[in-house]
Amino acid sequence: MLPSTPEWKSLVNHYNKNVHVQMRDLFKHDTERFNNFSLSTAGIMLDYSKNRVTDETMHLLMNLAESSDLLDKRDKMFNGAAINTTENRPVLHTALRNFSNRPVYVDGVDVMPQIQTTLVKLECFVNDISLGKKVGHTGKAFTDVVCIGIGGSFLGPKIMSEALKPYQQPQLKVHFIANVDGCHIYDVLSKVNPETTLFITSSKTLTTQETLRNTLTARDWFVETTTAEEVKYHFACVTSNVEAAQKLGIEKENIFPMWDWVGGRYSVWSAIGLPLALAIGFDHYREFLQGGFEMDEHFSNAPLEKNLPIILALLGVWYRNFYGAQSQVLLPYYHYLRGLPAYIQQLDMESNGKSVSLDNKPLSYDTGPIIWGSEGTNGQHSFHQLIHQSKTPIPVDFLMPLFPYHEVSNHHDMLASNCFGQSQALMAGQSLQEVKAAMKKANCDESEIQKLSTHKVMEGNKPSNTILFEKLTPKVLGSLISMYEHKVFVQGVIWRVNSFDQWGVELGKALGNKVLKKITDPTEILNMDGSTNELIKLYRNR
Ligand SMILES: O=P(O)(O)OC[C@H]1O[C@H](O)[C@H](O)[C@@H](O)[C@@H]1O
Repeated sequence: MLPSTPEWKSLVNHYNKNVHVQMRDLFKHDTERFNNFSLSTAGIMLDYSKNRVTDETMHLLMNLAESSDLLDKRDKMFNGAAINTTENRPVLHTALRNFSNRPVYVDGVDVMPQIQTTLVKLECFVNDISLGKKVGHTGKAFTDVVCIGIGGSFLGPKIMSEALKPYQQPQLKVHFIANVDGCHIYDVLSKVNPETTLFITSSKTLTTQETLRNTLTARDWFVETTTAEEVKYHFACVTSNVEAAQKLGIEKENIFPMWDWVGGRYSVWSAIGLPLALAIGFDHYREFLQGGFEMDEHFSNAPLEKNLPIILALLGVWYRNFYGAQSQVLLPYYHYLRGLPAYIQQLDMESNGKSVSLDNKPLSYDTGPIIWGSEGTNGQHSFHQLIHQSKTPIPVDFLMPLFPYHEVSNHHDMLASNCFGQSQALMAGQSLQEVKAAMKKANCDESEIQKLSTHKVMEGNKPSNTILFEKLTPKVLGSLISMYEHKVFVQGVIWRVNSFDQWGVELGKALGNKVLKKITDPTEILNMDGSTNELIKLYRNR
């Protein structure tokens, strides 16, 4: 098991010896610390100097990575080996953004030609809609796109479109419906006109309850004012289950394929990205893919100690397994990137929230952390209190563009100063002595100093990464997402879990379906647990 490996034990010893080391002192003794613990690649700069690490820590963490056969496993992923062992599938989201001209084989067949054919089909579809060549049944250009899908078939297109708002095409409004909660579809449908609306159902499996229900409701709503004949002009589908899409009455030319070797949470790079391509235009969508590819090349070729995703992953393991950090907070200091924590939540928590190893053994150590967060500076006025002063260690990723797209003066300087100020406060803290001195300087009287000084102490020594980029272009966003994907991959390798399945979501779905039967059919016997039976009764009698 992992904890009994010499590499892990060395890290335990190192942790015990250095647990009291203060980052403040590390900075004091090494004026080059920023240069030594930062790197730039693919348009992204990572400053990881505000972490509780020394050269030795990084060296020991790299040893851990090497001893996990990381490099071999990385190459296996890129080369199409069936590394998703529980589903016996390769994991090839990287092939979807492979601009290298290198073939990628699955069972002896190069998958690149089918990827390229689908990209061309997507490009034509997107351009035809943008240029008003593909129109609704009355000949009017589409003004709205309603995208129906959930999980990976929703978060990627929605959050990436939001993040790239400055690139959005003004003539087309893209809306998203994920939840089966009728409020969601009601809200969206009340804003659009069936004559000029295109519906896209996105579902890898096309068996997802919420997506099927929403698609049928949208279709009924559409047919109310048109006829079933008109559906073919207004409905498209992205799926690996082409047959089921045809059964839904969707025209073959409006069906975009994907493959079972693309995981849902990695699928924004596939035709699932269609809503994003419609929102920002195909050329920008291609730049997004290129950004992903640039990070892939870095991840594949850079040495361990200069490898951005590997460094991020190892820092995460360091805090998760040695400091007992239960969560990781993401703080984008950029309003348009506010959805990032929700996106990384699915990516990270669905990938590494596991407790069984690849060789089917229960794990004795923690794996994926809880991912949470929201945009800065908003969090500073609510939950940052706990990050600064509670006993719980919460490593932070700060993210910020150096330049905004707007020209509103003064705002970006203030945003940046808050971002840097927060990481500084977390790192340096404020000792009792410093608090007292500051209070004296501010002419506080002795009793006030006695009463308040301990409350104002900031322990400091709280770790953070700062991730900066010039502007959040489609390319940089692609690199950023690819960076987090590889971070999660590396951690999964170290923790020896399958990062590409998600068996844990199945039981809830199955039970939800059983409950639905009992809720809708009063003759069904209530033979579940006491609580669920009573809840169903209450619902039936409402
Ligand atoms: O794309 P679909 O097949 O509709 O799946 C949508 C989502 O549902 C599942 O429950 C999985 O947990 C997700 O990984 C997936 O992205």
